[in-house]
Amino acid sequence: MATATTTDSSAFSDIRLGVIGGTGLYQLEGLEKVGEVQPQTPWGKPAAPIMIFRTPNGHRIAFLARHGLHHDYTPSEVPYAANIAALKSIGVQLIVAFSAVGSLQEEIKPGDFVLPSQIIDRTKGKRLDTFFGKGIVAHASFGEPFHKPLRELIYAHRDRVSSISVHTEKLAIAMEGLAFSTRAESNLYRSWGGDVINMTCIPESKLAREAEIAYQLVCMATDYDAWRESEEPVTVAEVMETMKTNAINAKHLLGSMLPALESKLYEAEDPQDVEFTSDLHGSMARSLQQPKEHIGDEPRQRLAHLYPTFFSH
Ligand SMILES: CSC[C@H]1O[C@H](OP(=O)(O)O)[C@H](O)[C@@H]1O
Ligand SMILES: Nc1ncnc2[nH]cnc12
Repeated sequence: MATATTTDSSAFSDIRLGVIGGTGLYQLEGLEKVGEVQPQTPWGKPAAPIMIFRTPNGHRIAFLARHGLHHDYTPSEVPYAANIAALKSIGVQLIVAFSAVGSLQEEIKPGDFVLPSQIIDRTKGKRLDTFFGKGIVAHASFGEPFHKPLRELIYAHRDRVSSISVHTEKLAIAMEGLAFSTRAESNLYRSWGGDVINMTCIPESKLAREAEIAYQLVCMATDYDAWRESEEPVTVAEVMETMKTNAINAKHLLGSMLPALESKLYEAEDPQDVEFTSDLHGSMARSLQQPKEHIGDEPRQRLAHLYPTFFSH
């Protein structure tokens, strides 16, 4: 059962845009909060109540703190599947996900923002990274792990944070943690062409793809990880210090692109008619490996939570 609080009865209708905040970004400031909800999903409850905000244009958008409001979950423990399923269940079609990352390249300075286009997965199989299995098999297309039109839209609004550089089309390494990388690992990732490193973009991006949600990670560089011989390896104190200004820039970037995102997402009366995310609509039905008639009741009910019409025709 969902736990919901609201001061506005229409707070939960027509929410299409979702924002995920990571380390150092636990709320959205400057917008009017109209309610919150923490829906139960077949994968449990999300890490925190999803906060619903009304934009100046009158649309409702959702915000979720990935690790919980007080950073309660480690990157390995974050309930990623519940987070994504809960956002999907309230109507979210597109997610802008913020993440604090280490820089693996000299030209990406702490404070810079990075829009990756690719990921190398160095997580260690500890995390649930699919909604499928247990009687239902589907292989999502993940060659392009992020949503290119969304990435281009975000990049087009980089002028609002002109005091920093915004880098695009970069390679993110997703590591397991909890400890940061050794110098040798950091150098290995550099030799692979890695540009930034974090601990959360797998499985979050993969689950968003399975949920047919357009997803782009906005990385905020906080440190130079461990590869630079001239510097001490990264510490949490360094990350949190840089995040103070990064959080302000995140707010500016989001504020500047919000009207463009709203016009892409909210102009169509029927959410199913949103052109910007139409490449994803129905993509998992096409990724199904089995004939539908061989799928049992439990997986049907579980997946109906994500795709309400999947089994109805
Ligand atoms: C405290 S630094 C390591 C931590 O920061 C990043 O979190 P998030 O991606 O949620 O912003 C990184 O992925 C690690 O979880
Ligand atoms: N150096 C680093 N490694 C992994 N995740 C990070 N998040 C911020 N800095 C990081």
